Amino acid sequence: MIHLHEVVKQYGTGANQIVAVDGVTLSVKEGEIFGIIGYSGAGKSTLIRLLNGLEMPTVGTVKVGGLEISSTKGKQLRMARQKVSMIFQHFNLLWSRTVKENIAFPLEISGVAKVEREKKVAELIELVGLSGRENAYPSQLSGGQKQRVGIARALANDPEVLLCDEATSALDPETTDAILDLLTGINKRLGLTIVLITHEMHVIRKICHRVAVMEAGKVVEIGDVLEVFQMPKEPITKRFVAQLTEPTDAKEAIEHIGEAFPTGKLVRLAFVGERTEQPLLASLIRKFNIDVNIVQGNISHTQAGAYGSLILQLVGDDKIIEQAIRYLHEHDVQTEVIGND
Ligand SMILES: Nc1ncnc2c1ncn2[C@@H]1O[C@H](COP(=O)(O)OP(=O)(O)OP(=O)(O)O)[C@@H](O)[C@H]1O
Repeated sequence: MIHLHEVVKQYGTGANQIVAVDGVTLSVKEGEIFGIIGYSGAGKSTLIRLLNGLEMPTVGTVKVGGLEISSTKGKQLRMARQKVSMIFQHFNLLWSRTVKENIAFPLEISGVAKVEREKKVAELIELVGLSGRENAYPSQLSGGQKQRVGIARALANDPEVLLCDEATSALDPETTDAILDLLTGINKRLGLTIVLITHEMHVIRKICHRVAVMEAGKVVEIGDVLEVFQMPKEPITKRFVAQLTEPTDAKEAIEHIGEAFPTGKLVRLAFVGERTEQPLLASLIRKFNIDVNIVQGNISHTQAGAYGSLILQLVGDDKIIEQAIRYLHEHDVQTEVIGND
């Protein structure tokens, strides 16, 4: 559905030159929810704006649904933008228009007749869960309701791709989850391709099928969300994954247990899917003559299944600990020794 080939976006010239996107090649499949994560200044906004022609690449090509956006201009580009719509962090609603007038706006622009327009607006209001709020003004709505209006408006012209620019960053955690559930439902129901940018790993975990990690304009890591969670390769990806799998108190717990039990090995286990439900720990203790202390653990759910992370202290004979770690490997559990001797 979307193909970027060696895309560079440069702003300014000479000493003021900034390379915001630096040689990005990636594809997004039809019907996929694709997340782009990175810290502030990584180039995410620039990249997403290249997908609807709000920015044109300095070098490289951007293709969406067979059309080369990067060489399209004028009326053809305006038509293409109807197929690639966008929602924003601060909603960008028209404050003097009601909910239904905001949603009708893109339909008016594309010349849809009044009767048809009203029918479509009513369907969209139902779809995003705003029934009863049709005549409210944006100032009378909560943040979550405003974003629902933004989503309905973005869907008005039946787009093929929905771009989400930090769409939940201004919302509280509960409202964020409700909006992410709405986007997942729309993706399933309408088969819409969704590309979102975020700096929150929670958003990636909850709704994305695949993820690209951006740093200094480059995509440094890309893959299925579950795979990236299980085996992050780049240091920046490890930091993002740790946002979810290792709460801040885990570091303290590791230090504490390290002091209390200076022997043995601290091992981080990462396991996916059915493995999260197997009593592997019980069989580890039964099978090997070692002490096992649980330092920290959690299970997260992604679109592709469950992902578990567990930090253990294994105390006992070195050779037996090595055998125990091998046993975990044989049961498809990723292990990493993170502390002690
Ligand atoms: N129109 C512009 N003119 C000049 N520089 C720009 C412009 N837009 C972005 N940049 C620069 O390009 C780099 C990437 O910015 P971009 O906004 O794409 O990153 P980001 O990952 O989306 O960060 P944020 O979340 O803070 O928006 C930054 O150094 C930024 O200052």
